Amino acid sequence: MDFATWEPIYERILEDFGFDRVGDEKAAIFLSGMLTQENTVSLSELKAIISGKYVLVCGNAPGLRSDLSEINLSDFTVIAADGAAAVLMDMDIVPEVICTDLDGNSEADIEKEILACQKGSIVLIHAHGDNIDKLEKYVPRFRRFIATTQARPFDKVYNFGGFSDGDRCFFVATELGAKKVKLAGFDFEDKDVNPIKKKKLKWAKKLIGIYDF
Ligand SMILES: Nc1ncnc2c1ncn2[C@@H]1O[C@H](COP(=O)(O)OP(=O)(O)OP(=O)(O)O)[C@@H](O)[C@H]1O
Ligand SMILES: Nc1nc2c(c(=O)[nH]1)N=C(CO)CN2
Ligand SMILES: [Mg+2]
Repeated sequence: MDFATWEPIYERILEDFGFDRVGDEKAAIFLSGMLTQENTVSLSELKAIISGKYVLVCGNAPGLRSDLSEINLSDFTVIAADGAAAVLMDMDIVPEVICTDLDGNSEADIEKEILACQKGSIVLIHAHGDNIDKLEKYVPRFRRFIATTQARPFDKVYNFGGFSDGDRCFFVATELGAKKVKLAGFDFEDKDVNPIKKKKLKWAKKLIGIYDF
């Protein structure tokens, strides 16, 4: 989604959560400053594993494992949303791509993302106004990554559209030309989540619904 289309949606999301755009912009600049020639994954490398492929986007709903048991993973490029990467790693599955803002459910989850990166996952690290501390602490431990923002993209900081980790995975797949996108581990109506997560899931449902899949 180009930024002109995304921007009014982004403004509505900021308003709904009471988040601050300036904070997001500062975080994006901070993350951009951590990119080097050695640690930057190119867009063409990411595109090569998504374009024209069947893509499975994994969210971290409680049903993820059960959904995966019914899917032949070798048919898909697997993209994991933050905490879902840890679930996959625990099943000895290294996702091809991970979208994370590094605020997964525990430090152990982040360690599993770092391990996945060492084993070849392309990690899209997302900067926003509430994760600068996490960026500072963990980004140096990722061998290679792609930087993303929800604000205006610049230089090598990309915005494919989407807000929370799960819907950003979906937008990455769609924007980079996946042949078809399937979801696993998504329960938008989950009652066992806190109010903020509930709101994020409401937006995720709406954002993913923009595309007909
Ligand atoms: N019922 C659900 N509970 C949690 N996550 C879900 C659910 N259904 C779908 N998801 C998707 O899984 C993604 C990863 O969830 P997880 O809770 O592991 O990470 P998170 O880092 O806390 O998420 P976020 O930072 O996006 O709020 C979410 O961004 C969401 O889009
Ligand atoms: N400013 C801000 N932006 C976000 C946040 C957050 O907590 N604050 N959480 C996200 C992932 O769910 C996505 N974007
Ligand atoms: Mg997260």
